[in-house]
Amino acid sequence: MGATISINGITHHYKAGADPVLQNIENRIDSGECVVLIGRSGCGKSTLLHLIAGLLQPSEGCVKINGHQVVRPMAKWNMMFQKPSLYPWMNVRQNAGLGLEFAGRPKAEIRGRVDELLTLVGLSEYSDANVRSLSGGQQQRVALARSLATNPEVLLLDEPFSALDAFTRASLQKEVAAICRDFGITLVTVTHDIDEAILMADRVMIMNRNPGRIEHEFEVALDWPRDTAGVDFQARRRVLMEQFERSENVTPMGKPSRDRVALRRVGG
Ligand SMILES: Nc1ncnc2c1ncn2[C@@H]1O[C@H](COP(=O)(O)OP(=O)(O)OP(=O)(O)O)[C@@H](O)[C@H]1O
Repeated sequence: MGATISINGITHHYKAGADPVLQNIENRIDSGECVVLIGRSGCGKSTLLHLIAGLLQPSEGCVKINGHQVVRPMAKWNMMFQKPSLYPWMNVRQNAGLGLEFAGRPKAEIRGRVDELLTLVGLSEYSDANVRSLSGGQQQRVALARSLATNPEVLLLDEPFSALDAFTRASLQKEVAAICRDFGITLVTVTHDIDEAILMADRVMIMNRNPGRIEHEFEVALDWPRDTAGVDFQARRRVLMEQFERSENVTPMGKPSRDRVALRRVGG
């Protein structure tokens, strides 16, 4: 089951008196929705993700998940980073079961759940391997299994695939989005990759900087699975690129605009 995220009037300064990194962000992400954040470097995407994860507290406003104010990180809302941060002295199974171990779950339960998840992420043959012997993509799959083990309601991904080769990246983008849809997990992903945004998102938020804000958003409205070479996919890609480029020339404003109608028209 997923969870609803409400972002209520968030403004954030890293230093008192400095210009805000994020200003007056207001949004709602529905349970089970997949949202992708894109925007130029430094517009505050990671900061917003850290605020949702409870790794940072906003200077003003608050984030609520299922109506509960986020004041610290929780296993129910799990964050994955570009580097999978695995423990090199542990094998795949031990790394994947770490969250359950911390939660004090019984050994037999951990073993069963980890076996299930390693199969889901395609690593069942590697359960006894040391994580140092795995490729970058396989290590990211271990991190994914570890994140899923605690049945998260929300998965927050900060450019998790950017260090991977194109082939591995493409399969993980599809698989993670499909897993989240199957389990109804709410997914928020930060990326610089326009194709990744259209491949994974129900809704894309385009952020702008100085101060960081959501400038524009649109619903992708494409069926699953998505084909990057398809005509509709390419049409949406063009619209997103245009919006992205246009957002650079926009002066700060209040409410983001939505582009569902325009996309529908382009897609026929
Ligand atoms: N810990 C910090 N202390 C002070 N300033 C910070 C800190 N972290 C980020 N910033 C500043 O906040 C702004 C937004 O940074 P953030 O990393 O959220 O942007 P981003 O959109 O994720 O960037 P990128 O796409 O390059 O990863 C930047 O100007 C950055 O320098």
